[in-house]
Formats: sequence, C-alpha cells, structure tokens
Amino acid sequence: MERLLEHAERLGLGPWAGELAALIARKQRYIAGVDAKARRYLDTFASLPEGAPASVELASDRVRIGDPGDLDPASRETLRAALGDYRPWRKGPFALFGIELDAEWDSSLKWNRLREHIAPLAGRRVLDIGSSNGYYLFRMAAADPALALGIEPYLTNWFQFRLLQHYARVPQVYGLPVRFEELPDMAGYFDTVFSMGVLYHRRAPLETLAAMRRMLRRGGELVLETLVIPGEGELALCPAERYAKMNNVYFLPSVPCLEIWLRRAGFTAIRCVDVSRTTGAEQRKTEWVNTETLEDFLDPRDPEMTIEGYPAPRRALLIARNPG
Ligand SMILES: Nc1ncnc2c1ncn2[C@@H]1O[C@H](C[S@+](CC[C@H]([NH3+])C(=O)[O-])CC(=O)[O-])[C@@H](O)[C@H]1O
Repeated sequence: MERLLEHAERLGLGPWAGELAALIARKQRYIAGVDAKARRYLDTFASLPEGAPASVELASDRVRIGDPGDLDPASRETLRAALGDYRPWRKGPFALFGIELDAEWDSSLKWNRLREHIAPLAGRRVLDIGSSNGYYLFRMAAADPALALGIEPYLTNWFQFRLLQHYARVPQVYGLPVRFEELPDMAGYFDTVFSMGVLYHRRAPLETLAAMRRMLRRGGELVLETLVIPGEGELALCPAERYAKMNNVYFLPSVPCLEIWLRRAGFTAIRCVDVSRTTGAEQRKTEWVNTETLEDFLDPRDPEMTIEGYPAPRRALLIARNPG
C-alpha cells in the first residue's frame, strides 16, 4: 500500500496523494486492529518464508512466480500452509515456486475473451475495480502499463494479492483493500477502467457507471463485464432475494438494456464483444476452494436455471469510451 505513495510523484498522483495517504492509514489501522480474521492473515503473512523468484511469467494463462528450485522444500511447505490459510482461492491459475494454485475460476478464459478487443495497455494508467487476488493485474502488467492499480475490499482476496505480489514484485502493480466508493475522486486520471463481475453487486448501476466514467480521461476506455439475462428486450431482472445463492445481486440487464445504461451514463462507442454462458470448465471446485461452486448454484434438474429459477449465469463483455 505504502509503495503507491512512495511513487505518487512519478505516477502523477499529486492532487490525490493526501487523500490516498489518509485512506491507506485508515485501512492499515482497521486491518491491524479491528478485524480478527485480518489479524490472523497478518500473522500468516509474517510467517512467509524468504524467497526470491528467479523469474516471473505474466504472459501465460497460468501466472508463474518462481520455480520449485527457487525455494527449499521446508520453505515450500510453510508457503503451502500459508496459501491454505488464505483459502478460498477464487481466481487463478497461478504457480508459486512450483505450487500449482488452481483456483475456483479459470480466469484465463475471460482474459482470452477480452484481450484482443481492448486498447493496448502499454503506457496506460489502469484501474481494476474488484481486482480480487490480482490475477488480471498481473496479466495486464505483461503489456507494460504505466500503472495497474487494483482495488479489492474483501480481505481474503486482498491478502492473496499481497502474498503473490510480495514474491512477484511487479513494479507497475499496486493493490488497495478499498471499495470503489472509497477512492478519492480521481477525475480524468485513468486511461482504462476495468469493472468485471462487480456491477451486479451495485444497487444503483447507472450511478456507478457514471462514477467510473468520471475516473476516465477523455477518450479513455471502460471494460465492463457483468451478468446478463438472455433476450433482446430492454429489460433488467431484479432478483427477489438471491441469485445463484448470492444475496447481494441487484440488477441483471439484457445486453440491449446494458447498452442503454452505458449510453445514459455518458459513454459512446459501445461494443458488446462477447456473451458467454458460465460453464463448469470456467468455475469449479478445486483443492484450493472450500466453498460451494457453480454446480451447487444451478437447478439439478435443469442446468439452464439457477436454483432460484432464474436464467443460469451468462456474462457479457462490453467496451465503451468516455467522450470527455
Ligand atoms: N464496491 C466495490 N468496490 C470494489 N470491489 C468490489 C466492490 N464490491 C465487491 N467488490 C469485489 O469485486 C469482486 C467481484 S468478483 C470479480 C473479480 C474479478 N474482477 C473477475 O472479473 O474475475 C465476482 C466474480 O466472481 O465475477 C470481489 O472480489 C468483491 O470483493
């Protein structure tokens, strides 16, 4: 976290450095003091073995940090226990000093669906909202952005990121354990904003889209991925209680409805580049996941429906521009 402030000048964060410093100090106090799970995570972090990877490979589907030979066997076992303490691993896959972390989601599939469609990230300032353990931040870093900043409020995910970056030390990559709403108003700062898997968690999606647009410079790009419903009607589903057992899902639009939301939030050049049904190849249980997964969320008699009777998860990927 502090690294971001150390580099504030180079990163052009000057106008927001004070607010970011206050936010970071607040989060540090919270993590160290209030939250029992976070204190355990801190203890686990302190137990991590020393080690420096001889090489890091960010451009492959499995992000590889070091090789088995970079760490002695006893240290590898200590590391494996730490990784176990930080379960569930939702996003991946990673290989950390030869330990293969097959996460619940094979996130390479989404990255490969979008990579050809986005503006090249070289030299850009990128914000990833809901960055989880940073899988996409690491993949972005392979394209040499000026900055890849992830924000992820859920501490288990953020500690996973912290652990991975502790070893990977990718210079452009930073992560803060904060919600989007907590970030200072960094109007016009970012060249690309990623919002993947987050919009359906928002109660006021149009306002969230407008807030994302504010963060973009004129001509900047939004990469939006969210759950959608099938059909051409300009309609959105609002689940009565839960959707796929999640109690924090508010709106699932059709693709035409999502395009209208983007237009009404001020975006132009709106393109839907992919719609995919989520399958068991993309989201499944692995040894690093100690919770339910996709197959538990679907109707056992009809996999086209969720357990609540809604259309099964499908996700659309849209790209849009901030005209300024
Ligand atoms: N207000 C918020 N601000 C920032 N993050 C949030 C907020 N609310 C929830 N999150 C975080 O957004 C992430 C949503 S997962 C997508 C991960 C990745 N992007 C992916 O596309 O695989 C959902 C999925 O599995 O698709 C979680 O890590 C939340 O903690």
